[in-house]
Amino acid sequence: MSTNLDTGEARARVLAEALPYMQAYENKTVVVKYGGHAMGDATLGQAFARDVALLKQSGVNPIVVHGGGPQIGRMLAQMGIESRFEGGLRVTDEETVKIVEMVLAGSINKEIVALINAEGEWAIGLCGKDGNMVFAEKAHKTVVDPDSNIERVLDLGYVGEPVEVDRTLLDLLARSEMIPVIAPVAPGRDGATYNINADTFAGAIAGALEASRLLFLTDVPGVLDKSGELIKELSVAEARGLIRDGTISGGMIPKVETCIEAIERGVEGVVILNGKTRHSVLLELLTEHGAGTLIVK
Ligand SMILES: Nc1ncnc2c1ncn2[C@@H]1O[C@H](COP(=O)(O)OP(=O)(O)O)[C@@H](O)[C@H]1O
Ligand SMILES: CC(=O)N[C@@H](CCC(=O)OP(=O)(O)O)C(=O)O
Repeated sequence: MSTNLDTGEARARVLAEALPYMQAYENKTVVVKYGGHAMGDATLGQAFARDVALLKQSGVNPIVVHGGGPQIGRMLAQMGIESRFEGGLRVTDEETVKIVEMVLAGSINKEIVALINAEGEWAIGLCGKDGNMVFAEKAHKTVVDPDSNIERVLDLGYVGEPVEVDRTLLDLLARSEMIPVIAPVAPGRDGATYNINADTFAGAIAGALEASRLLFLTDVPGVLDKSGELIKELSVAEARGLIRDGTISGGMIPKVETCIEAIERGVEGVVILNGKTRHSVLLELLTEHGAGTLIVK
């Protein structure tokens, strides 16, 4: 399938080729996690919005969950605050969580909404607070010191784990013209606001909805093997093996672990793919060979 979807004629041709695949996803929920690294430039953002709009127009129920780690980092730097991460999560104090909410639920969320609306659709920007959608609890993470082998409890401040997802609002929106665009910020029952890793948040939403597909848009083509080649399909057991033998490392570990959890909660398949490839969402869903790594039970 050509990736040129930017003229009416090309789009009509591509859509005709993609019809059988589209029918397979009709009325199905597809959660797309749009990572901060995948956001790139204006044309990439527009291509992403066009893909999401085309899914909705084809009868699919797309839900966007976005990140924005690099953008939060830039805003904090402008304010003279240094970003600090432990175990891949941003240490988030009271001042930082306000900035995280401002950047994620404010500027990035509304930019994505505007991009999708510019494609003729109706996007609605939300976070976990809206419609009591997600409640979080303070994350309790530990790390093992490699030198002493002693386990240390991390205090990450206002970093949360989603513990309750109420699908009422999302079910309502699925029956409407609206496309939900959700920022990974949620309240706690303790009244605090929590910053949640966007992969974790997307996994929780997809799990609660038992989505057909959960797509993670990142900055690599998918899960790569030891020689750097793309692995097209992995079972949960094979993915665990690649983490154990060190093939999967760094930020890919929590991502693949989130994929495994989502599958265990009832998501049919999870795909890790390159958000920097134009129209990667449509290429994944609407072509025979897909675009990234599909992880299935
Ligand atoms: N086997 C692997 N295949 C692909 N990427 C890997 C692998 N092992 C580690 N990585 C790293 O994981 C990164 C993706 O994770 P991360 O940076 O957390 O993504 P994002 O910020 O988009 O959520 C890649 O850029 C790559 O450096
Ligand atoms: C707790 C935690 O680390 N939260 C993340 C939320 C944004 C995110 O996950 O964005 P990406 O998907 O672009 O990385 C953060 O503050 O950066």
